[in-house]
Amino acid sequence: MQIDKVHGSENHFFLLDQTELHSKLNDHELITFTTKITNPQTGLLKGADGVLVVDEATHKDALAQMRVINADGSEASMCGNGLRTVARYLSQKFQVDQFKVQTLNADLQVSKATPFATGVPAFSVEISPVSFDADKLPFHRAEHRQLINKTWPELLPDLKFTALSVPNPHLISFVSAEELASDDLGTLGKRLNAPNPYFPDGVNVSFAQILDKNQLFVRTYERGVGFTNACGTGMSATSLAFALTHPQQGHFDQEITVYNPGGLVKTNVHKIADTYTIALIGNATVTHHLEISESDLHTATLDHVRIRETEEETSYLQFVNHLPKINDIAVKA
Ligand SMILES: N[C@H](CCC[C@H](N)C(=O)O)C(=O)O
Repeated sequence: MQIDKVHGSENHFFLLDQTELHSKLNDHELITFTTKITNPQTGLLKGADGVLVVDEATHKDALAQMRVINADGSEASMCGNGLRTVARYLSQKFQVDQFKVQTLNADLQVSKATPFATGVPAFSVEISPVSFDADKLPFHRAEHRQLINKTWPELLPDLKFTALSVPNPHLISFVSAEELASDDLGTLGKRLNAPNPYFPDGVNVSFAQILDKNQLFVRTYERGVGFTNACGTGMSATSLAFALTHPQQGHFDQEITVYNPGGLVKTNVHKIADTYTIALIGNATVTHHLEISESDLHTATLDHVRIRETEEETSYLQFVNHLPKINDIAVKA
């Protein structure tokens, strides 16, 4: 049985297509396998940020289903960087370039995009549904049903925050380069993903620096993982917050370039009546193919895995090395 190591903007995952198995892993086995293989000490290839699980779709208009298991074993409703890699996997498996993938809360449109560079295939994925409603995130703040560009002194007194779900939960602040590089993001991310009175289910926290018209740098502390090189839903949610709270600089229906420690993605935010949708376009890179027996999958035994590296990381790094140097935020290995 083959599983792949993949990434979107160096947000790394193992991709497991359960439809290829004689017997699927049950949820307990999936969580055990994920927490072991993604851990830099117990796992493979320096670990990863989670496992993407492909299953048969139960909705007729979807080609397949994607589930997202974070490195800590928690399940998320969506993963933007991961969905691009699953879209590529399914596109190659079924020889189709445009289709829908069923996720926990929605069947999302995906399509093959123009490669970002030679050897850097790219896909476009729909990020929705979007909600600003406190109940949907959820977040608790006495006087607020929605939080759009408001101070929240109990979190960080000098910043303004926007909270939205896409549909996983995101808390976003537009900050200076100094603030972006400070310890504040990690401290706040840890605090809101431990038991706290504000975000009972935890939250992905992003700090964004506005570089120019339709240009951002976004750094994210992810729920269930910690710092990652990029968070696709985080960059998408931040792009929408950008257009809403800084309309002179972030524009609807125009391509926004979002740099991150692992590279860059493009986003396009749309408002139709009172509904928002976001397109996330970025690389879908396969760095390794791993051969593991089905029984070893079920028991999370990693001692007999055969690993083959592809040429794609070399191509991706050549692409990233040509990007403008924006700051010294290090890429997480
Ligand atoms: N940690 C996220 C799931 C992964 C999202 C991220 N990797 C992305 O690319 O969107 C959560 O628990 O909501």
